Amino acid sequence: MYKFLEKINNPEDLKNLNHDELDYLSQDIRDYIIEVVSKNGGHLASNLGVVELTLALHRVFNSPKDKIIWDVGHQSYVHKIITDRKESFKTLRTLGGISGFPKASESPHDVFDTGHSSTSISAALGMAKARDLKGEDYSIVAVIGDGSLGGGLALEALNNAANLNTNIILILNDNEMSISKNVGGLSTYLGRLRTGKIYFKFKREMEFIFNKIPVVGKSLYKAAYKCRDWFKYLVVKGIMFEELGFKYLGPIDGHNIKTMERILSNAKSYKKHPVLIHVVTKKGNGYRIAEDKPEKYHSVGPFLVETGESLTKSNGRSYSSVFGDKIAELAKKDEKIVAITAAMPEGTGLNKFAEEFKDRVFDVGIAEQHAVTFSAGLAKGGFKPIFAVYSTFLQRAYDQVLHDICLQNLSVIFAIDRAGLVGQDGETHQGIFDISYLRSLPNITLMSPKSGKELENMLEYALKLEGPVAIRYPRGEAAEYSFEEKPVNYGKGEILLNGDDGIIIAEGTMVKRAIQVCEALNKQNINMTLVNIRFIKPLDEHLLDEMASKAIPIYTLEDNIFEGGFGSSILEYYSSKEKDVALKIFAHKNGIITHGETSELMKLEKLDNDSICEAIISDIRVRKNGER
Ligand SMILES: Cc1ncc(C[n+]2csc(CCOP(=O)(O)OP(=O)(O)O)c2C)c(N)n1
Ligand SMILES: CC(=O)[C@@H](O)[C@H](O)COP(=O)(O)O
Ligand SMILES: [Mg+2]
Repeated sequence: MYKFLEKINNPEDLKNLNHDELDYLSQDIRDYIIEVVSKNGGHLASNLGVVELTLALHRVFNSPKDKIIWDVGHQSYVHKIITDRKESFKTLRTLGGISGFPKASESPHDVFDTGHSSTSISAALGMAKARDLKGEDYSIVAVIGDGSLGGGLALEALNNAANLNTNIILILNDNEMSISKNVGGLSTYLGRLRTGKIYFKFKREMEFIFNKIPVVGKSLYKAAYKCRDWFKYLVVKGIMFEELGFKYLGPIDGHNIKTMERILSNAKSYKKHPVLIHVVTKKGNGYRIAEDKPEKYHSVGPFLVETGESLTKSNGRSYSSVFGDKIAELAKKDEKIVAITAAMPEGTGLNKFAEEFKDRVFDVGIAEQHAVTFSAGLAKGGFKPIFAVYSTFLQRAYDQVLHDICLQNLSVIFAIDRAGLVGQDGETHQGIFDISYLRSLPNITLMSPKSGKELENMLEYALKLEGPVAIRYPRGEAAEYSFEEKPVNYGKGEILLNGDDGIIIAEGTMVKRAIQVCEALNKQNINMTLVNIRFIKPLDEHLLDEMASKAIPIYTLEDNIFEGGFGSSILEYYSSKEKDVALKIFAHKNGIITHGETSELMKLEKLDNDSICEAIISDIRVRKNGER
């Protein structure tokens, strides 16, 4: 079916094809990616945009001797397909299958693991210096998108590159998009380079100056104009990068393999300083539906190829949309509410707020550190900032949360989406650390809702509190319950079930699971008390004392890492009060959790209903038989 792709197993095979054949191969690769992603889900638009670029790179460079580093790595599918993983690509993002991101454990062609943005230039520079120090000779290429180039880490690396006296080849893949439209001054600058506006402004100014010179002015201008390519390429284009010590080449058409091969080969000749090649591509290229809506097809679940229609069945609203709708509603009543996103307006559900309150939402680009301190500034200025951010990306801004917000007790709300397991994105994206990294910070209040309704109540409540507040909630559909939801009270949990055989204390998303576990245990004549903790910090000490006084085993359930997590905080509390409790923590034991369906991963982690039930039954039986 894929006539040209059939001939390709590794990058060497590419070198036997002529440029017409490469065009057919590009089409095959696009069709194959669309086929697999439409079944498994994944990052579609970015990969369709880099087909020709990836082929050109692998024809000019000799991977794995030459190293290719993919920033974020969500666009590495073409690279995977042509580097020994054509067949296994069908298992993309499934449990035991290949990852959606580069993984050194998968192939020697994946030289640096990525997932979070803006790391590639630093990694490339470090690897280049290591190469130089060892006296080795090969090329190091980093491929970074225009969105990721604006990330602080990338800018720090660009700044450092000039001093290192080494060569890397930086491919700037400019498609004018982050997940949404790219934002910021750098993006505007790239736009001017793409359209030649800087050159034309320069040309107009030269014309004006020369025309002022009497007699010879016109002829001088004509002579200068004849040298326009010289002006264009050496003086004006990419001047910012040139001033930073890079040799700038481009902009070039990132869908023209021949042109790219020429420029890439040229770039190889620079040995002592870094080269930046500005490549212009189209996100979603070749699949009209993704070209028209690249933000929608950036990261997709299974879909129908003919129409692009999503095949994911959803019965209710996601936590992200509950959040987005609620803050849009609250913002109508309170003009001090402002929202911040670090390049994730769609994913976090902020679009609705953005449509209604254009001036009160700030997309700062992929800049989580800046987003946090920017929020601090807004709070200082009397506003009520809500920073909507994925759990995994807030890791970037740990010091800013502490130094700029918590120490100053500023009233900033962190709406922490994708807390807990996220599934198919795998180890770089699981949001399993936030309880551990946040609960130790001074002044912060940390909440975790059991349902969409409780998230709404918590948001409303958080706006009335002084000081930093974080609310963590998971990816996917918001839980709903038939029973009435009680109002939120500061530092107070709630008892949902009463039983005498044991106590489950659960946080957030684990409450629903705990209810199911209690129902299953009930069928075995084991009656549990169930507490929804609501506040991870401060803990409901009164309730915890009451639970300890029952002198029955306590089980804590959380979608977070064991170390320093929620269960750990309860242990700390009981230990500080010298209470002798029998406590077992159900949490992720493993900090590296692979990709797959969340339900499969929960099983692996022994946090699925059956595993929890079994563990509780055997624990209670052992204790009842006096074998404690
Ligand atoms: C630190 C961090 N923040 C946010 C993200 C989410 N994210 C993944 S890809 C992406 C957009 C990247 O844009 P660009 O680099 O231009 O690549 P493109 O998708 O356009 O190919 C974002 C915001 C991330 N991976 N890492
Ligand atoms: C690569 C990346 O970091 C994002 O594209 C992320 O995969 C999006 O995740 P969601 O699909 O959960 O919004
Ligand atoms: Mg981009």
